[in-house]
Amino acid sequence: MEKKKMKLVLASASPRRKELLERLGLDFSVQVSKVDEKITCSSPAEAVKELAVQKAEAVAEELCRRTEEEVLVIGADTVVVLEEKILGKPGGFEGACRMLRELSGRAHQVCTGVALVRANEGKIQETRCFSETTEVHVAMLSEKEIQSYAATGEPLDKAGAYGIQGRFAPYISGISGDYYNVVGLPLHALYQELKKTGGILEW
Ligand SMILES: Cc1cn([C@H]2C[C@H](O)[C@@H](COP(=O)(O)OP(=O)(O)OP(=O)(O)O)O2)c(=O)[nH]c1=O
Repeated sequence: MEKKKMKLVLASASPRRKELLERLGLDFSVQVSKVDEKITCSSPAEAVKELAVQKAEAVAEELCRRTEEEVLVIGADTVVVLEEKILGKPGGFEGACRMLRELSGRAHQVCTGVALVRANEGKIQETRCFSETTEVHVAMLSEKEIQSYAATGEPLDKAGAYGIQGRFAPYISGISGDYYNVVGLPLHALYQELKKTGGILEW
């Protein structure tokens, strides 16, 4: 019997997430969700899962109305957690400097929630989600280092106002956990989840 193929869709505007998913060697398309993100959960791990589900379900609902094919939609959300306080995107130069001052010389967690939503025959059939946490240690930063990094513009679209994969790399003194989770997608955990989904991985 011929194996049924599922269409894989990444519900994300993040160029990093697209690059990371490409590393699994899968065919997929990208569709950005227009959802109004709302957090009702207080714990960071629950909040990121909630947001990931909102993004993936919004895209899945739209797609399954338009196509006969079975789809699997992946959504994700990343936050930085500093002593239980959630840091999202900084919203400007001053906000970025404030966040970087808070992160300087300390360890924090980066938490990414991932949702996998399967849909066909015009409706969502199954939603699964999980979260992954990585600990990141940031070296002591001088005010000059903070301001010149913030001025690169790199912090603006990133949770916690930094990108481990970019110009902030020299200030990372250590990490514990999945590096790719910090960039926006926990690749190993996602691969394990995809293996449980028939019709996606061919190997
Ligand atoms: C901490 C950290 C975050 N980030 C990024 C990952 C995410 O793209 C972003 C957090 O914002 P998110 O809201 O998780 O994602 P997004 O708005 O970029 O994309 P979408 O919601 O459409 O999927 O911060 C890095 O690229 N490097 C880092 O070191």
